[in-house]
Amino acid sequence: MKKVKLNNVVLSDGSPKIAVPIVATEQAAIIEQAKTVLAAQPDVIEWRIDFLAGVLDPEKLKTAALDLRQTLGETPLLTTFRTAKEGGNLAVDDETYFQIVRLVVENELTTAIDVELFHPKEGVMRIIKLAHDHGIKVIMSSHDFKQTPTDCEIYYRLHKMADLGADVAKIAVMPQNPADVLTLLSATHQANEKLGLPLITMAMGDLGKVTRIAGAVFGSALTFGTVGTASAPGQLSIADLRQALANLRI
Ligand SMILES: O=C1C[C@@](O)(C(=O)O)C[C@@H](O)[C@@H]1O
Repeated sequence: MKKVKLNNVVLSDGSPKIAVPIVATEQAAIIEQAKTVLAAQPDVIEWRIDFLAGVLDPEKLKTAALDLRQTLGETPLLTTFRTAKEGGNLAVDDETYFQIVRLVVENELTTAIDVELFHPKEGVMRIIKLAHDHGIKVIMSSHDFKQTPTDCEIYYRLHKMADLGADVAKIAVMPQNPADVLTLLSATHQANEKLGLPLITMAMGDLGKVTRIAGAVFGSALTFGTVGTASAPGQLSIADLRQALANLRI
């Protein structure tokens, strides 16, 4: 299993890591939220830039990013632009999506960058190379907010991310019944046995909460928890997550 380091945080070292999202819309509020989140000592902080008002203005994005990085110090930053069709806040075309992600990468504004799998392959490959040239880790992602794909399809997507050169492969699905939760966990287990890179997987909503707590048993290296506002349905507070992980001794 490849170990992936985000600053001093090692993914897949046997203990699950916790990431907390920042979803504020203005720079001042983002910094405030960052300070509150930092006090809870998560392993990773995710900045959901699709929530930033004026994110399409490069100067606005750069200024906020520099301010946030300074606030975070050594805490690893995962920067994510989640498009509307994957459950995010803003609908943009592929070109705009790549422009935003490129800006973050070229200016080295982050420790890791989220790259959605479902964009044109050429562009995805170019971004991955660019990120690696700048020493930035790539967490590739796929989100299904309506349903849970088959275990073959989940495995296929994770495999494709690995093939494209992702450092970490991530998938979030929406379960409709308990069998869907098992499907996500089973595909995670298979991928963890075979793919050799850290995985982040979860089923969303109330039904999926068990995967946010026990995902590590099946091979998920990181779980998303909240300090304040959630960025996806079913996220637990960081305090509840810590307690649950401690009870499971994972
Ligand atoms: O990819 C993910 C996972 C997530 O969707 C979740 O379900 O916890 C939350 C998002 O903020 C993050 O980018």
